Amino acid sequence: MNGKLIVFEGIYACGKTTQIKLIKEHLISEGYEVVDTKWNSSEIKPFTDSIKLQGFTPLIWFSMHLADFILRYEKIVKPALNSGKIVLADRWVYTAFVRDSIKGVPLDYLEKCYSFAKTPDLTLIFDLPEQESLNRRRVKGVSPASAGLDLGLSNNLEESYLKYQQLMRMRYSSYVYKEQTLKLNAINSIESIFESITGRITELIRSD
Ligand SMILES: Nc1ncnc2c1ncn2[C@@H]1O[C@H](COP(=O)(O)OP(=O)(O)O)[C@@H](O)[C@H]1O
Ligand SMILES: Cc1cn([C@H]2C[C@H](O)[C@@H](COP(=O)(O)OP(=O)(O)O)O2)c(=O)[nH]c1=O
Repeated sequence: MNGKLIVFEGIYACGKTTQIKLIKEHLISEGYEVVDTKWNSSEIKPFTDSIKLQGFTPLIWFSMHLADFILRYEKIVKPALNSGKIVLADRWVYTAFVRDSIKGVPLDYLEKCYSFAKTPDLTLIFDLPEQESLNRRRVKGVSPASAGLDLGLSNNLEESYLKYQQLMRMRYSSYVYKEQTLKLNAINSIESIFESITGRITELIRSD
């Protein structure tokens, strides 16, 4: 695989989608071939959505997301990397590590199950205070899943959301990543985050 895999990670509404769009446009304008892929977006998503509220256990959610990941890995990520393209991934294995481990699936088991996945060339970790995540998320609406309501942290949707984001944020920052990482303060402006990311990606591409 001679392409580059760049991963975007962080809690809800930390700005991944916004930056991926900008970075993709920028890289294409520079003449690179770019492919993007998003967590839980394969052809099984309509099925996952249809059973969302039927009380599935954490292990079942873990399996659905793993199946989604494998489908996108085989059909999108591997072919793109094999033909030398840059892949921008909106979430990678760390989303499963963070979310599913909070829900009780052991981290070493998660690491084994996802061990087939390529180690990214660069992982960008968007760090955002949970209150700001909630403020931004209110526009779209806080869903029971985004609030981690099944964890029983609070009966109040917004309070549960804040506690769940805080738990995820801590796991993102304490995880020991094998690859190069760039931690971004996601409270900064869209423009300044974009500049930091493009600077680092340029270094990565030119280092070859
Ligand atoms: N740096 C930023 N400052 C303020 N608002 C932002 C910033 N980045 C993104 N947003 C806004 O926050 C919301 C969530 O951003 P989005 O890129 O969809 O996050 P994610 O994909 O991580 O969930 C959107 O309304 C977006 O316009
Ligand atoms: C309802 C539920 C969803 N999920 C998963 C399904 C989705 O992949 C993910 C996010 O759900 P979703 O509500 O679709 O989030 P968003 O509003 O950000 O699109 O959570 C669980 O892991 N456990 C649950 O109990």
